[in-house]
Amino acid sequence: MTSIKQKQDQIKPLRALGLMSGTSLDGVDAAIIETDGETVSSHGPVHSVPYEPEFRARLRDVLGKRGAPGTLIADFTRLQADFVLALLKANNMTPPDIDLVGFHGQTIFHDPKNRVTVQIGDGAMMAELTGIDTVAEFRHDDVAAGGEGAPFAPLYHRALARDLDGPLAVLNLGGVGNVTYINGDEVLAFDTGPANALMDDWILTHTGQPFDDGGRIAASGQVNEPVLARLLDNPYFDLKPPKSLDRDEFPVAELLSGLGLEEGAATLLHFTSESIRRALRHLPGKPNRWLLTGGGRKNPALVLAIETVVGVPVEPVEAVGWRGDDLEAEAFAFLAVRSVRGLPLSLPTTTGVPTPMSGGRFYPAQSKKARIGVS
Ligand SMILES: Nc1ncnc2c1ncn2[C@@H]1O[C@H](COP(=O)(O)OP(=O)(O)OP(=O)(O)O)[C@@H](O)[C@H]1O
Ligand SMILES: CC(=O)N[C@H]1[C@@H]2OC[C@@H](O2)[C@@H](O)[C@@H]1O[C@H](C)C(=O)O
Repeated sequence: MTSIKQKQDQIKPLRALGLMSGTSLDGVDAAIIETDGETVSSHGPVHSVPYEPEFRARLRDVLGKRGAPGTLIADFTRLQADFVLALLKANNMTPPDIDLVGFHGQTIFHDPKNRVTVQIGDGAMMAELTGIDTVAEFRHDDVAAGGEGAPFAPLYHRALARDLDGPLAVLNLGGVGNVTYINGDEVLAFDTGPANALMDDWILTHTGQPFDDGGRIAASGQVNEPVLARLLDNPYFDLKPPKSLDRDEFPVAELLSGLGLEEGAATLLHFTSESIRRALRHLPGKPNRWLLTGGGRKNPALVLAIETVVGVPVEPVEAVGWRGDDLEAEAFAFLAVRSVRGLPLSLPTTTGVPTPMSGGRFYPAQSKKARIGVS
């Protein structure tokens, strides 16, 4: 039987620090929140650091592979652990001030059909280097049970949207795009298609810059309609959700070859917005509000194209007081707390997992057994 003491413990908020390194490979984001895994009682410090180009290139080298060299996993984990310690120091905090780290790691390979998803990062090493209990491998159990293993932020979106009128859509424009439809307790989510990753790759190859700042290059180009039509001729868009994508699931190189810088950028930008048009038919209702999160919300050309597609004004999540640069890091702090509390991280309507499913692997801080090289 559960004692009153245990019940009180169960509802006591924990202070958790989430770490996210997303598919755009732009860098790492950290956020501290206090939560009981159901609601968020406070939003604490946040910080982001971009990866050095050399480090980003090392990550890029292992994209699409099922594993990574132990040295890279150790360097990646150390970099994020140092980042945690620096964030704490900058805010006059020490490791005992944090109950839990939610360490997402870096997705390098995602193939849920074959029940494989690989996020590099060593949870035990994180716990040891920071001295903080750590939850990692969030997506593993979901995929093993036949779920898509993504998206995982939707339950966090629903928790934040508790007091907002629905139906509403939260659209994350990261490397890949994903939408969460929320109407009261109802939540449906899936990856929509590409968001920034293909555009980023195009801009990097042609200009050496990491992304199209403000969407200016795309805005100065003309869409190549025949190429756009071929890009959109992809069975993914007709698939019923739940569904998820690997970063580089759309083979675009051949179709784009021969296009100029601006024309290619404009065509890819509209590939993203048109993929959202194709997502609309999979939503259970018409959202009366679209909230944009992720780096793509800072691209006015993309925002305009999306607004045209969805037919209602779109707003950045900041319009409702959320932190768009930190939402995913916050989500993995929230999910870490849900994990230790045994609450579901995913649902049949978010990842297609057969029943609501908890997950994540817990690494206690006392563990001195670093598992360098094991993802
Ligand atoms: N000022 C800007 N102008 C245009 N694009 C921008 C701007 N700022 C950020 N971006 C885009 O946002 C991307 C980063 O987005 P974000 O940090 O949400 O990605 P992520 O978290 O890595 O992705 P995912 O959600 O797929 O895991 C950049 O790579 C860039 O394409
Ligand atoms: C396998 C994986 O890492 N997927 C990411 C990726 O980036 C965006 C989209 O594809 C989403 O499905 C997911 O990330 C967010 C944080 C999520 O799980 O909600």
